[in-house]
Amino acid sequence: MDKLLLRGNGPLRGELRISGAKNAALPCLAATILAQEPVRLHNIPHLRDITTTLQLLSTLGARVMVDGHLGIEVDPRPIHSLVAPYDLVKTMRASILVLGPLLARYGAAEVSLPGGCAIGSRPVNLHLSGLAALGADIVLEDGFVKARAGRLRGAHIVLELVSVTATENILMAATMAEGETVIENAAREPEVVDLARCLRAMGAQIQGEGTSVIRVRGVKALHGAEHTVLPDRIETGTYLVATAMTGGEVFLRRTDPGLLESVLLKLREAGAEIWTDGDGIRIRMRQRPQAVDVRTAPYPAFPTDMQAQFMAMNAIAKGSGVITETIFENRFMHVSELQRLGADISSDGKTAVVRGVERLHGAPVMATDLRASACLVLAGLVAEGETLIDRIYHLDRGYEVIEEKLSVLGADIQRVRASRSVA
Ligand SMILES: CC(=O)N[C@H]1[C@@H](OP(=O)(O)OP(=O)(O)OC[C@H]2O[C@@H](n3ccc(=O)[nH]c3=O)[C@H](O)[C@@H]2O)O[C@H](CO)[C@@H](O)[C@@H]1O
Ligand SMILES: C=C(OP(=O)(O)O)C(=O)O
Repeated sequence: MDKLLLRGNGPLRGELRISGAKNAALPCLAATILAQEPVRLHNIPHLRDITTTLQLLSTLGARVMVDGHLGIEVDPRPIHSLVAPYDLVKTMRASILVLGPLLARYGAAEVSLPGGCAIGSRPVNLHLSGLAALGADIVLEDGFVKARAGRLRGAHIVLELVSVTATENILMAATMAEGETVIENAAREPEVVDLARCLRAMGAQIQGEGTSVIRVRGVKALHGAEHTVLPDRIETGTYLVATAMTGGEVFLRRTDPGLLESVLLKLREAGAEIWTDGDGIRIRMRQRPQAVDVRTAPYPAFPTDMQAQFMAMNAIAKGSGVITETIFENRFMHVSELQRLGADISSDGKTAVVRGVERLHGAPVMATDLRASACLVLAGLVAEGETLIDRIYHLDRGYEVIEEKLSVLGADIQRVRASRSVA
C-alpha cells in the first residue's frame, strides 16, 4: 500500500487550480443511465471513486469514453445488465446512486448494499422508502437491494432527515415518473443543484433545487446532453486550511467562493485574510491561527466534510476550540491519530475539545477515512520532523494528485510506493 511522507517545510505559497467536485461528478455519472443518447460530462476529477463508477457503468454495459483530460462521454444505450455487484459497490458508498436511475429507466435494479464505512453506519432506508413511495417494490436479499417497478408514479415525499444522496437518488428516479413528485426536506447542497442542472440539460423538468422543496414533473424520456461539473468546495476548503495552518499565501482558481461561505467565515475568524474574485480565492495568513468553534450541519451550514481539517487547524492554534459533529456518529477517528502527533484533544460523543499546542511532532499515522486522511496531511505539513501516513487509498478516493498540488505550493511531500522502502 502506498504511503505519504511529509516533512514540515514552512508556508505554502503560489497558485492552484481546483478540480471538479467528486460529490457532483458521481451523481451526474449515475444520471447518464437515464438518457437515451450519450451524455458528455466536463471537469470530471481524476479520482479512484470516479474510476470505480466508470467501471460500474461499464459492468452494466454502458460505453464509457474518456475524452481529453477532464471530459467523459457515457453512452448508456448498450446497457444490458441491471446488477451492481458487491466487488465494486463495497469500495464506494455512492454506487447506491445507480439504483434510482436503473429503476426509472429499466424498471428493475439489483444493487449490492454499500459496505459499512468508518464514519458511521450510513443506512440507505431513506433512499429505499423514497423509491418505494414512487411505486417500486423493494426487497433486501442476499446483501442486495432488489427493486422492481412498472413506470414509477410521482409522489409527495417528506424526507425524515436531510440526506444528500437520498435526495439525489429520488430526484433522478422522479425525472421519469408519471406526474409530479415533490421532495420535502430535500438536501440543499450545491452538488444536488449541480445534478439538477445536469438532469435539466437532459430534458428533465425540475424546480426548487437548492431549496428544501424540489418539484419534478416526470417526462417519458431524457436525451443526450453536455454538462460541466461544479468546482470541488471541499478540495478548495482543504487547501485554504493548509495555507492558513502554514502561514502562507495561496491563490486558488477555477473554484467558487459562493459554495463555501460558512468555511470562509470560520477561516476569517481564525485570522486569515481572504479575497474573493469571481472564480478565485486568495488567502493570506500572517499569524498563528486562532482556534475556532465548529458545528457541522447540512448546507449552507458548516460541512461535515471539512470538520477533520478544522480539527487539524485547531490543534496548532492559539486557544481552544470545540468541534461538534452532528451528521455522522463516528467521524472522530482522526482524533487518536492527531494525538499521536502531539495534539491535545479530548472527545466525548459528538464533541471534541481541541486545545492548540505550539508544535506537532511527526510520527507514523494511519488514515481511517477520506477527510481524516486530509487532516493528517495538513498536520504533517506543520509537524516537526517526518510524518508517514499509511492507508492513503482513502485520500485517492477524493483528492486529485494531492502530493503534486501541495509540492507546487512548496510542501515537502512524497508518495512512497508500496514496492519501495522509505529512505
Ligand atoms: C457521495 C456524497 O455525496 N457523499 C456526501 C454525502 O453522503 P451521504 O449522502 O451518504 O450522506 P447523507 O446526507 O445521506 O447523510 C446524512 C445523515 O443521514 C443519515 N441517513 C442517510 C441516508 C439514509 O437513508 N438514512 C440515514 O439515516 C446518515 O447516516 C447521516 O447521519 O453527504 C454527506 C453529508 O454532507 C457527505 O459527508 C458526503 O461526502
Ligand atoms: C464521506 C465522503 O464521501 P462518501 O460519501 O463517498 O464516502 C466525503 O467525500 O468526505
